Amino acid sequence: MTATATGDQATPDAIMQLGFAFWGSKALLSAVELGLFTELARGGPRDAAGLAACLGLHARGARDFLDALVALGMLEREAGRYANTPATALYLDRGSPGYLGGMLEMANARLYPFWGSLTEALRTGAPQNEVKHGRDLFGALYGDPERLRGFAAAMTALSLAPARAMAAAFPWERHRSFVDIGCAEGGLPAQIARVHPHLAGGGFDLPALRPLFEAHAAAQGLAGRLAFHAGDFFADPLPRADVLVMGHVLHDWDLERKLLLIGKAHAALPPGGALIVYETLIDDNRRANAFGLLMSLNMLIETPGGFDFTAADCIGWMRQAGFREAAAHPLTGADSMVIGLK
Ligand SMILES: C[S@@+](CC[C@H](N)C(=O)[O-])C[C@H]1O[C@@H](n2cnc3c(N)ncnc32)[C@H](O)[C@@H]1O
Repeated sequence: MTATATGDQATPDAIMQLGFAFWGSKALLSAVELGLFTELARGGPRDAAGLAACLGLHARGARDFLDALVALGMLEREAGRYANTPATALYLDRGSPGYLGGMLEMANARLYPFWGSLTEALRTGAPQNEVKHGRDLFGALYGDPERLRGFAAAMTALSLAPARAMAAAFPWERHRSFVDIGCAEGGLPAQIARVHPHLAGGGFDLPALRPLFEAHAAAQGLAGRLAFHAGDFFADPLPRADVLVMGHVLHDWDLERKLLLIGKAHAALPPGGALIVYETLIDDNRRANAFGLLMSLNMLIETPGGFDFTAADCIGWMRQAGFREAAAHPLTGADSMVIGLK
C-alpha cells in the first residue's frame, strides 16, 4: 500500500489505514473464534441482543462489534437483523464444505499473538512461536491432537483454491501417478484425484498425519484411491511417482534443506516426470506480492531458517538439481506454481 497524493500533497490515509488494519483483522478473527458465521448459518438472521445471548457476548460491545463487521463487508444487516454475506456463508460457516476458517482459527490462536513479537524477530532473527520455548514447530503442533487437527484443517483451507487451480492447469493426462510431499491431511491430493480419475495418488507426511489423511480421504469418497506414505522427508527417500508436489513446504526450511528436498524429488522422479512446487511466490522484482513477502516474515516468526522465494529463485534451484526445464505459472490469489521437468 502506498500513500495517496492529492496534487503535490501526500495524504496520511493509506498510512493510517495500514497502521490500524489489525483492528479489522482481529474483529474478523474473533468472529470466527466465537462461531458467529456458523451460528447465523444454523439459526438464521438475528438482532444484536439475540446474537449476543447465544454467543455469550456482553451487551456493551456487541452492537459495535456486529456493526463493525457490517462496515467491513463481513455481515449484512436488514431492519436490525444480522445475516451472513454470500461469501461468509460459503467460507466461514463450519458446516459448509467450503469452510476456510480453519486457517483463520489458526491465525487467531497462534499467529496473532506471535506477530506481536515481530520487532524481536527482526532484531534477533529468531522464531517467536512455540520454538522460542525450546520445542520444534511440528513437534509442538503434533504433540497435542487438538492442535494437530486444527493445523491440518488450516492447511486444507489454505491449499483448497490452489489445488483446484492446479487440477485444471497442469497436463495430468500425460501422467499416471502423483504424490503430494508434506500433504498434511491431504486436501490437495483429494482435489486432484477427484478431477482426474485415471490418476493413482497419495500423500507423504510425518506418521502423526496418517489418521487425519485417511479420515479426510474417506470423507471425500476416495479411501481406496489415495495412499498415505509415512516418513521423514529428510531421513527417508521420497516415494516414486510420475509427479511430485510440494506445497507450502520449501518455505519452511533454510536454503540447504530446500536444495536437499528438490534434489530428493529429482532422484525419485522418472525421466519425463515433474516436480510441482506451489507457494505464495514473491514476484521476481520483490515489490508487488505483499502477501508473499509477509508470508516470508511469517516464516521468520515460525521457523529457525525458513523464507519465501521468487519463481526465478525456484527455477534456479531446480536447474541446479538437474531438472531440464522449469517454468512458473499462476494459480489463484497469491499462489503460483513452478513446474520442473526431469
Ligand atoms: C506448511 S505444511 C503444508 C501442507 C500442505 N502441503 C499445504 O500446502 O497445505 C508443511 C507440511 O510438511 C510436513 N512436514 C514437516 N516436516 C516434515 C518431515 N520431516 N517429513 C515429512 N513431512 C514433514 C508437515 O507435517 C506439514 O504437513
